[in-house]
Amino acid sequence: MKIVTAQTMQNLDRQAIVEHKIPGLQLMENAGRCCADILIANYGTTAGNKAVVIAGKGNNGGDGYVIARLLSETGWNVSVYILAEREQISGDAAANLDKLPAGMSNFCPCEGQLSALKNDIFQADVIVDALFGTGVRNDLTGVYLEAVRLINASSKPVLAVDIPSGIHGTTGRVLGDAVHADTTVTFAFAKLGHMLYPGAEHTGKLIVADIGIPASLMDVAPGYELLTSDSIGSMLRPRNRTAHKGDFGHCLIIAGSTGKTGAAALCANSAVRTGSGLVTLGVPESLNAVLEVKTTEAMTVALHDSGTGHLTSSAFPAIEKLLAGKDAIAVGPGLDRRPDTVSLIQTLIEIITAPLVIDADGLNALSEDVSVLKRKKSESVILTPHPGEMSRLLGVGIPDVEAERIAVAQEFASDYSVYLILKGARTIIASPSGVAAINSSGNPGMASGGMGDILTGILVSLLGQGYSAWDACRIGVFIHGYAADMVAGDKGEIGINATDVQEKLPYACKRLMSSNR
Ligand SMILES: NC(=O)C1=CN([C@@H]2O[C@H](COP(=O)(O)OP(=O)(O)OC[C@H]3O[C@@H](n4cnc5c(N)ncnc54)[C@H](O)[C@@H]3O)[C@@H](O)[C@H]2O)[C@H](O)CC1
Ligand SMILES: [K+]
Repeated sequence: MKIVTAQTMQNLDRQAIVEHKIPGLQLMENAGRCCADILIANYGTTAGNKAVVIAGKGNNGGDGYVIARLLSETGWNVSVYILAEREQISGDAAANLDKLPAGMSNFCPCEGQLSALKNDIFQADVIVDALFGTGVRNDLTGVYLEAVRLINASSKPVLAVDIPSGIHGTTGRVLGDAVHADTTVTFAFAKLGHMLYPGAEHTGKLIVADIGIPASLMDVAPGYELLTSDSIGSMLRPRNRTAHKGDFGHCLIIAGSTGKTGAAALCANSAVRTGSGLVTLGVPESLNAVLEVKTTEAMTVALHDSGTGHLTSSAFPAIEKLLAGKDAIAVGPGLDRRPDTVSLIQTLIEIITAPLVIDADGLNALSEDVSVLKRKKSESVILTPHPGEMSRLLGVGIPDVEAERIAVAQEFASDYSVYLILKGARTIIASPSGVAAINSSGNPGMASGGMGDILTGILVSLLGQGYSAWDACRIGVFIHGYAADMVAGDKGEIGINATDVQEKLPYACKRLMSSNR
């Protein structure tokens, strides 16, 4: 599913009007009709249904006037409150405003003029938010803020036209305050602002309506892939009846240090649970016995650690030998941040040629010298930072990362020619070519230690099975969250752990593949 920025949508509207000679009035009529049809379907056409439409000064308000007219034509009791002066309304919006029956419209452009609206809202069956759409630019103030707070305080059902007012259509940021909608009807494409937090929390049920933008424009519109069960389910390969373990890759994981054997085990076991043919786990020799117990299907290799419990450059020769014959490598989970471990990791990143996943302390080692990535040999390198690790890689604050998640991920991925998975609510995946995808699975139950180690195991397993880095990123990120959603569906979101998710991985793959049969 493609999602677009607010700007792209405004460009599409303009192209439809200018290049394809579709009147803007027609697009607005179609948009308004889609919303009215949904309201009538939800609330019926029985006369007496009361709708309060709150309209802004632009075309989002214009949609609101179309909705008001169509509802009143089916017997609804409709009132319209316009937070602007009449002379501020122009174009298609004005044309639709002038079609409204006399007495339906109330102009209340200033703060303190909303008492009629306040009384009306409490009689309403539904509120239609047609205040701002893709044209909102900065924080709401004055009467707009007052109206948003009235809507949210009303606890009435709210249908947001295009975008909940106060949500930025591209960043999903709340601009001062924003409407909490039960349903949002958007047009042509879902917008990033509907998917990214906190916008996603204001959107409610999202309905994408066709308003007649030509397919030829829609097909070439720039956008981002939203990962969904349909798209991912079709990417998972069924197994041949004659399959054997050699068909599913041998991945090598370099991980673990004293006190962090769990990270190594979780990573190795989730690689097994994702379907690897063989998994080898290279760990400090003094921890090998522990890992032999924590893993069964994965093989372990004891690497020289001079009894310290963490890997240093003395383990390099053995690791170099281990690289031979491996289909994919993962470096990082629980490795430690000591300087001699950091230099080992940096050397490995420079010499590994197989597809490579760098996570956790692998990322911390890169933060010491990110130019190492410029000397990498592998053509398929996946980095999996959470916002904290990303901020250290970039040398900026976490708020700077979170403010522009997509741009940050895309820029780093293309600057260093890597695949970047920026984890968090709505994980972002960026490819070296600048393409980006947004994940739709996962839940707050994943906010606990070990979940990242599971993702690393999934990714290195998929790379080892021969999936391209781009496919491995999208499949891996989605099934990671999807498995966690399955666990949360059984157990709730409090107290679920990485082991639960790891054990659910086969079930997640099975359900995704069967839903795509
Ligand atoms: N043909 C089309 O373009 C169609 C558009 N549709 C609907 O139109 C809106 C986009 O309309 P637009 O006029 O560009 O902007 P808005 O109505 O979202 O905003 C109104 C207006 O408000 C001003 N403004 C922006 N930010 C603020 C602020 N913080 N405080 C006060 N005022 C602000 C600014 O001047 C804006 O122009 C789109 O969402 C659709 O709903 C049709 O649906 C399809 C055809
Ligand atoms: K709106």
